[in-house]
Amino acid sequence: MDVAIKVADLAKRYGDLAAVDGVSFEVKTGEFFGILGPNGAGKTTTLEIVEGLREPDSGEVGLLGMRPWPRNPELAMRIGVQLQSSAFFDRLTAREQLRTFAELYGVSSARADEMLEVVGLTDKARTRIEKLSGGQAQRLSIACALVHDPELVFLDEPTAALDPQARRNLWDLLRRVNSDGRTVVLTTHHMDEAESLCDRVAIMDSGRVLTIDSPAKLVRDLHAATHISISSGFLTVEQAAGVAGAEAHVEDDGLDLTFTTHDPARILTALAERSALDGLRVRGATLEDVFLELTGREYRA
Ligand SMILES: Nc1ncnc2c1ncn2[C@@H]1O[C@H](COP(=O)(O)OP(=O)(O)OP(=O)(O)O)[C@@H](O)[C@H]1O
Repeated sequence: MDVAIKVADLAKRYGDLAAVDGVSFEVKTGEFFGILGPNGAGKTTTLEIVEGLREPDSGEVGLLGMRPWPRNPELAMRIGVQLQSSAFFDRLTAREQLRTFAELYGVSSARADEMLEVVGLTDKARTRIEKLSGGQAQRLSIACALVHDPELVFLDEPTAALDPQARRNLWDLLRRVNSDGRTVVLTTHHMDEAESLCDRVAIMDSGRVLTIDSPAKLVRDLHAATHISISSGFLTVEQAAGVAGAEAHVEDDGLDLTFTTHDPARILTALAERSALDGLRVRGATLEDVFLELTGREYRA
């Protein structure tokens, strides 16, 4: 597979602060790649350097085989950068906004209207920007980033400040953007977003990349225990301990009886044999557990 982005040993300081501190990664063509980390981790600074909006102090960036800095007009036609909705032009409707972007790229207004349809905003075509909901404004900014049909698109916290339903809708849109064959690079501080969307994620903290892999592989490599809960009252703790055997840990908080185990299949089979599956919940490790393992501290977005 081709490499769309190659970043080697990138560094950027703001005074005493190493905002980006030796970051390296590669993004493959067609990949959905996430840069994940808490506030201040250095995600936006990294992304802006890769996009060619910011000059690094040191390190190398190859973007579609070219250098993004100093500004490279050839790249501008091939990449899409999602701007914050605050970067919209004042007092224009959604359609005018998108047609203006289209014109800047030398793209037809028919294509702009088609993009409005793709992001589900045709019925808001005549609505002024300031009247759009947060989710609608985010979708419009994605349409603006895609209007010239770039092969690679950058999204910085695309679902920030959206309610859960609007986030899910946007996820569906982003999956389509990627399955159309585009490379997508997104930053997020939402673990679930990275887990749900990304083929691979780079987990960043304090300007550094801690690890890079697919979310599933990162979680699997933890070899973390699985938590199996059933409603309290169906088994006593003694009976549960009998089911669990020596390997698992049992706890009853009056609401749930929870087994912590590395052998979930055996516990689930034993519970099924005793018809003790009421209120069953099974929780495996998540990327939050990966972060905890890597940094020794709880993840706080
Ligand atoms: N222009 C700037 N001048 C000084 N410090 C900056 C500047 N831009 C960012 N920083 C600092 O660099 C660090 C990394 O910021 P950055 O925005 O890249 O992080 P982030 O992971 O994107 O965080 P967030 O999710 O909050 O945007 C932060 O401590 C931030 O305060």
